[in-house]
Amino acid sequence: MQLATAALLGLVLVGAAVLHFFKVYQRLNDPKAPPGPKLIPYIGRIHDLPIKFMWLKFKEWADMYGCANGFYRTRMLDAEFIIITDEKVAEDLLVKRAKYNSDRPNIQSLFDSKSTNGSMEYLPLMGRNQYWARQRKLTHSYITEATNARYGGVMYHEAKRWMARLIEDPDGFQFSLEDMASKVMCQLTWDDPGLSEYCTKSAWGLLTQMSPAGPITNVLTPLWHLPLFLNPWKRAERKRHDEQQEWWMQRFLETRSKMSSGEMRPCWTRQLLEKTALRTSISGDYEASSVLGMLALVGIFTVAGPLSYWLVTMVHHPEWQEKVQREIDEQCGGRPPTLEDAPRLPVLRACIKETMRWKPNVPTGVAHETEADDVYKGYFIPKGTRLLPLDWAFLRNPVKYPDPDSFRPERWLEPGWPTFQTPLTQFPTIRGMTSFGWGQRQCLGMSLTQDELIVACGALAWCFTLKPKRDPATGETLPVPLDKSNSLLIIKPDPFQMSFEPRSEKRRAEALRLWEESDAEDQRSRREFLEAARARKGMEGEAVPVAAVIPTLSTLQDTGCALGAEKKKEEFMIEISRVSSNASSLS
Ligand code: HEM
Repeated sequence: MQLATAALLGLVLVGAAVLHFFKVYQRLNDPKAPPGPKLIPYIGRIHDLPIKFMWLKFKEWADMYGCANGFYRTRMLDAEFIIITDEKVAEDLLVKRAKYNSDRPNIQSLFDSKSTNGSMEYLPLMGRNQYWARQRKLTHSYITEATNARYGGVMYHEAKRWMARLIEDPDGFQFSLEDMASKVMCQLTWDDPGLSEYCTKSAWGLLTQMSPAGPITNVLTPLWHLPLFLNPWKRAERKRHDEQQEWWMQRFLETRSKMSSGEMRPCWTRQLLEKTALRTSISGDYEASSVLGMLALVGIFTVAGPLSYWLVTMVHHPEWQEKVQREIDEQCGGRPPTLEDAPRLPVLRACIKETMRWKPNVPTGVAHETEADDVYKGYFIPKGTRLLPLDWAFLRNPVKYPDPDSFRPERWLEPGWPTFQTPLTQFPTIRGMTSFGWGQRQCLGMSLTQDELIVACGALAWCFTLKPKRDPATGETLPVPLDKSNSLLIIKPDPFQMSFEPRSEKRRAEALRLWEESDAEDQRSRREFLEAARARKGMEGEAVPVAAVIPTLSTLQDTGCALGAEKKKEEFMIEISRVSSNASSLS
């Protein structure tokens, strides 16, 4: 080929590419599309959306493009986003049009995150499918029953343990705080607070894996498709996933085994095996162990987040800390608050709610995905669009929340503020806050969160004055930063130091005594339960009937999980034989 011909061909190709780029640019930035930052072909806005503090950039765009409509559009690679910045729009799209706006987007770095192929593992991430429907129903009923039963006293017990740990090891507060939240969930799920450390680690693994700020494959999604030998992300995820599932299954089988000898106290897993198994549509042990394992996990960092921010807030606002302490001293007769006291503690509830507004721990919100084309306010929203209710924008709305960047609990307590509501025995409540999401996917843990925060924040205020810490070497006050956190989907403040000063020697001694008493009572009740079970067995040779949740054939055919349908099927076959032999040995 002559040089001139080659040059001409090159020029034509470059020209065609430029033309194509220009056409795509025009199509993407169609003036009839919802407003938003200009989109670049193939990458959208991935180049200037930071992974760290993503919600701040989303808010910046909200102020530029979202004011008129309460939403704007953007794009990351091939994923189309509507960022919702106004509560009314969230109500329209996510509640009134929930029927086709309640699916979830795929999370690339998890195998079958939506359970489209039947993995049935992560309820909050599932698409709007049969597994989601039945697991949501079951989870809702278990949490509601536990709430009505005041969690069997678990929260009081764990709050007392936490106070004692804070007295003995105040510098380990970040660990003991998360451990407290984890112990509550492990106790409710498997009646075993000793599982908390592993459970927290496991929750952290999943949280990291599912967050945009986690593995790079969540943002540069094509990398996920590299062959396994070139793909460290997929290999790491397979290991994490398999370990987590195995651990969930072990907990489940252990519970069943203890039940067979009558040695299992009440908990959600026993409840499922004992009662619900006979009338639930949960397909088998694999699904049962997953729904329970996920339930234990989801209540750890969600609750630990606001609790951590409570510490930060109280250190920065000693005037409100004093008000909370005074209220508790006046209303609770010298003891830490219980849930029965809650109606008489509006200042405590206002400070909790304002902490969650001021420092939300899911600031980006959780995306829904549309299942049908739609037109809203004259704009076309195609099927498959991700609808992101930007909680940071809702909670910084200056009309609803005047002086939005300041911590102002009085906005919940005094007439004249737009958010003031009566009766104060009931309001403020965190139930129904935008932070818990919308419509059919709204959070199932609102009451549990509210109750745990009342008990734990109340116990803290009863026992300690929270203060900044002084550097022992220089005597200088150590900073407690307000704006340093990670950027995962559920955030928490970066490590910091602070001081937990018992309010008096008497309070300190009383807190230790309360824990000793509660611990002794817990041990006594566990011992007596075991002794009674063993005596019953010795006397009667009794075997307690335990329902086996046996996977059905249709479930097996359903389980073409991305991990490999064959592997999954093999696991189920092993499980079936194990379950069948367990069941027959009991009958
Ligand atoms: C401050 C604490 C919490 C916050 C801010 C929070 C926030 C959220 C959000 C934003 C969603 C998604 C809602 C949507 O898609 O519209 C969600 C879903 C969910 N939450 Fe929470 N949550 C918290 C605590 C809890 C707790 C303690 C539990 C359980 C013990 C829990 C269980 C769930 C479940 C099961 C879902 C999935 C619902 C579904 O997909 O249908 N959450 N939560």
